[in-house]
Amino acid sequence: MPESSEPTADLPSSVDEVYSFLGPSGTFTEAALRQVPEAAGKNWRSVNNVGEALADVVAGRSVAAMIAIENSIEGGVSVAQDALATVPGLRIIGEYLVPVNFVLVARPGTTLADVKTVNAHPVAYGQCHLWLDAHLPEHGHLPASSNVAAAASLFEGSTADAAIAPPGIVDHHDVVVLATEIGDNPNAVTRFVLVSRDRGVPEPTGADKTSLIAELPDDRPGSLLDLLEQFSTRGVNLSLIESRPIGDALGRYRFVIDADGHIHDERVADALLGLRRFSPAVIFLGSYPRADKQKVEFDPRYRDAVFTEARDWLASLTAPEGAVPATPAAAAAQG
Ligand SMILES: O=C(O)C(=O)C[C@]1(C(=O)O)C=C[C@@H](O)C=C1
Repeated sequence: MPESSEPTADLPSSVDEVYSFLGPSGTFTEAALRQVPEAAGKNWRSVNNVGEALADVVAGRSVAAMIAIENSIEGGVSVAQDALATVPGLRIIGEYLVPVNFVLVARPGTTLADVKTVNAHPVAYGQCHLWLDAHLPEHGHLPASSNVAAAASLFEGSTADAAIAPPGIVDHHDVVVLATEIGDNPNAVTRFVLVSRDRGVPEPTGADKTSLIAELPDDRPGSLLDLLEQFSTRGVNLSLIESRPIGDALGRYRFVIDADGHIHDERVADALLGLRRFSPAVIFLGSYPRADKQKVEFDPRYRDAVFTEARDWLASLTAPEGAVPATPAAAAAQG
């Protein structure tokens, strides 16, 4: 954490000064927040779960919250996806990647043979199955609110014998490290998003992403294909599409979508219009720069000018005779 940033329970006078994150200090979520230049030197509010972080934003206790949204092994963080689908008024304003790997820690004096129960955040636990199955095949799992909280609880009366934690945990707690690199994949990455109530979108950079949640109109063959066509017919690539249960009945799903491009790109805006006409519920979660800064590639047939010329052409078809054509396409249409 930057020297000037302090996790705090006391609210300072200006909400613009407060950023909420899953704590306590030392979590990967805190490492993600450290990548936000605007958060440096501000007050960082350590919270216990994603719901609390987003409630801070909604209630105006903080200007933004950092939440984990996807892990390269575990997939989408369902609690975060569901919260974004149901809490109104939230916007994603930034994306951040953090490489994650884990150690198994315990109270001093503990050996691997003593470990019967492992305390771990569910998403971290899900990334360590191979090691746990091989080395602690009979262990039980005690869920924790975060990886650092899992380690801290060992000294707060937890019934667990060990905890899965980030390697940096040794700087925060007097633990012994029983095993290192226990994650299923040494290249695992967690994707985080910064969420605010700000309705303005960050300016397009050419390397942007647009996040959406949409429901299908009815349960009939081809409905999902219709949804996908809204994007494919405008040359918009999807980097993520995941289904989550709506929760009101078996078999009812909403789709969490990340599309390449920005709402200010004509092809993305047009896809959104198509989606809106087709879907009974569309949530626009924001357009923001991609963490990997990879420029969005698309077929030139879908560049902005093609859409604006088509619109001008349409307008020109019924424009009064002698009206000045707005574009070459409109002029051509007038003959
Ligand atoms: O930020 C942390 O350290 C956490 O404990 C949370 C969290 C998550 O919510 O996904 C973050 C990254 C890891 O992939 C596992 C757990």
